[in-house]
Amino acid sequence: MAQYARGSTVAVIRLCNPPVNALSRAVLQALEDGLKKADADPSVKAVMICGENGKFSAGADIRGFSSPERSGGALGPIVSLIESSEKPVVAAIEGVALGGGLEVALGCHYRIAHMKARMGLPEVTIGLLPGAEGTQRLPRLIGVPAALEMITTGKHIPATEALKLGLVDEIVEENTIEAAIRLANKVIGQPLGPRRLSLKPVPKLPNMEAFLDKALVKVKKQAWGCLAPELCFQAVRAATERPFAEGVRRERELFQVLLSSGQAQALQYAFFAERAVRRWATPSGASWSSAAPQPVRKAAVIGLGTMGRGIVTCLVKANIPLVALEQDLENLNKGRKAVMVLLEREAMKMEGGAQTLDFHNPARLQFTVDFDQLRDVDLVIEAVFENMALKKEIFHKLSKICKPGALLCTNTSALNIDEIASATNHPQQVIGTHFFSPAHVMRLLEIIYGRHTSPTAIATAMQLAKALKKVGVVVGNCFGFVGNRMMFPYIQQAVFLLEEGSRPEAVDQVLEDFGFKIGPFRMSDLAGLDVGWRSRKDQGLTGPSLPAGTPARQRHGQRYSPLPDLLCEQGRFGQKTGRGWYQYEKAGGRTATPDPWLLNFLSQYRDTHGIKTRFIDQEEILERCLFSLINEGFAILAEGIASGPEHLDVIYINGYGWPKHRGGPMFYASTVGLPRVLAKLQKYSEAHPDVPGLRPSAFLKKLVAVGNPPLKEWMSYLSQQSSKL
Ligand SMILES: CCCCCCCCCCCCC/C=C/C(=O)SCCNC(=O)CCNC(=O)[C@H](O)C(C)(C)COP(=O)(O)OP(=O)(O)OC[C@H]1O[C@@H](n2cnc3c(N)ncnc32)[C@H](O)[C@@H]1OP(=O)(O)O
Repeated sequence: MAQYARGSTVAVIRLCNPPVNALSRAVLQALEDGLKKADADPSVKAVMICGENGKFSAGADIRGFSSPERSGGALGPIVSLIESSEKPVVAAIEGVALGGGLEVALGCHYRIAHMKARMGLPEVTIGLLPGAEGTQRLPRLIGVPAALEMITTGKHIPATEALKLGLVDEIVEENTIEAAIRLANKVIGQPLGPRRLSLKPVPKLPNMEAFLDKALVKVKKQAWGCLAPELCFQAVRAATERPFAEGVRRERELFQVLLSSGQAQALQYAFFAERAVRRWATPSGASWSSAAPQPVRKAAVIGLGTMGRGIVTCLVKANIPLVALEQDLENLNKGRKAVMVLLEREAMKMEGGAQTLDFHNPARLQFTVDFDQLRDVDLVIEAVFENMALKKEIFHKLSKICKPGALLCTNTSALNIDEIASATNHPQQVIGTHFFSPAHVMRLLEIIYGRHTSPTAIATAMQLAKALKKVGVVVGNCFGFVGNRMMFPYIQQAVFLLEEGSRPEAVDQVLEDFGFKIGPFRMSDLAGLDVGWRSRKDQGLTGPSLPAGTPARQRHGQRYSPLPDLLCEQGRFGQKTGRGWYQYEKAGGRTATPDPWLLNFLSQYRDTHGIKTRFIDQEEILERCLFSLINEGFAILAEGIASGPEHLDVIYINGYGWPKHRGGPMFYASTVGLPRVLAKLQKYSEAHPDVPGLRPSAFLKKLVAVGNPPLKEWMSYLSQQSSKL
């Protein structure tokens, strides 16, 4: 709701809907009532609108968009009501003014903001556009280029930038409310016409058409299949071409298109899923509500390879004092140089911002080869390469050297956390922290608890994720954890499709058209084919430990494709060697082009193994890759490795390039319909009975049998039925 209070001349309307004063139906009604009350009271000469608890408003209540009585519709007329008031209305912006919150402020005649406030129109990030006349008022206030940038990217801008753009009239360091009341008193009686944005023309550009055409190309390029940025653009273009009222009509039409699009629903689901995973729980009953994190005053990173360098960079950016350790001076110096390059780059990006990076001070970032320097750290992140024996040796050492309460994290993408923990005297303090490369860029942190990991350790790792500005997702211990375990069947299907007749570029194209930034073969080339090869050799699937006489295309009675191994045997490791599934301009090159050698190689391979080449259509490519990945997701949920489908979706969106506007793999499955996913898996499984990844999981079958319930109910069926699965 909103509280109304009357001072001697200025009426105060305070938006109240904790925690972020989202504009629910009740808030909007109270705002409208307050405005009408102020208008009717002759002793009120001006109005000030602010938000409770130091936050103006985070915009429309996002949950309202998916409720049967959608709440957004009433906001535009209220913004108009504010603007048409005959008494000056001042917005006092503290904390955030986002989306509908900023649109309310744009209806006000004056805007005053606190230094630390942030403003933005982030509707595009939840699949919408600023549908309360914001696409028409903002360009009139700050010009088309700046408005377009804010509306099509959704970025939040600090008050200082808002002042430069002319979005606010004044910024203050002290009490914003008092300053706003002073301003309101000062402007009483001044003409309001020039302050009404709907009456202003959109500032002209000498080359508006050319500017807009160029901007549209950029918007489309960045949108990557997402509808909202382009429709945001169209709404702003309408502001440049039509009078205000007609622009508003166009904005409403476009808003309706987005509101009813599946993309908006997917993006709003993703917004809440990211917040839901913060409330972690484990099958043993530990949870966020009862576990408290321990403070991390000093940390250490072991290993300064690619991952270690990125992790050091994240910790320095989070302002955590740090010891970086390597095994010898040569590697230490190499690592230190690379870390410094990364940190210099980060410092440049932050230049002019409020924060600076303090990385030349040895008290904050120390490089060493001496394990003894780790005695006083609160947390260690081991980031050496994926070798169990090496990791165990390091953890054994850590267990002796580190202080008793120190949290011992291992950065691994697949190895068994319990086995690593078995090398220490404190297995309750051992936890997996799976960073994604480049670690200082990627938002995901998969946090893996082992059999003995304490709730405090999980809470501390989650707190660390927050400090590093990452999305932490707590999952159980199994080979590949959640992300990579779901990735295995996806990659496997992609390779099987090549065996059967497809080409890398055809498979990649289908998945890139779906919305992945990069298809499976381009991704494998980027990551390096040798990584998987080493792992398969360690598992005895290929290489010298493979028993003589093992059939080339079978392992443990299941279908196996030796194609990736054969490529590695030819020295084709991907981008790093200039050849992989594609060819590149040089070793380390980035431009993938189809390689005639590979086509020839595939054709010979099929001849050797008696495989009849067939045409594989786009539907089959998409379904076999995605449904096998989703199928593994259902198995993961049934085993209790993740506590809900949101966890899997957040992992895929933030760590694996899954298109956010499709909401994550499990959300996508719910939109396709579980009966269809099941029927297709059954069909493909019958055609490929030796591929376990295509055999529908018991949990998926169960959900279809109980009538395809909505995603948020899935887990309830699991707890009732798990004994039967
Ligand atoms: C048929 C009818 C239609 C008619 C159509 C015709 C006309 C159409 C007119 C429609 C007009 C509508 C136009 C307006 C649209 C909007 O305003 S959309 C919303 C835009 N705002 C946002 O996207 C902001 C989202 N929030 C954030 O970015 C962050 O939450 C924050 C505000 C920056 C705060 O961050 P932080 O401090 O990290 O806290 P969080 O954990 O993220 O959030 C705290 C809790 O608050 C919940 N929450 C946040 N914002 C909203 C919101 N806008 N609505 C609902 N809930 C919100 C968040 O989920 C957290 O809660 P928990 O999940 O319970 O933890």
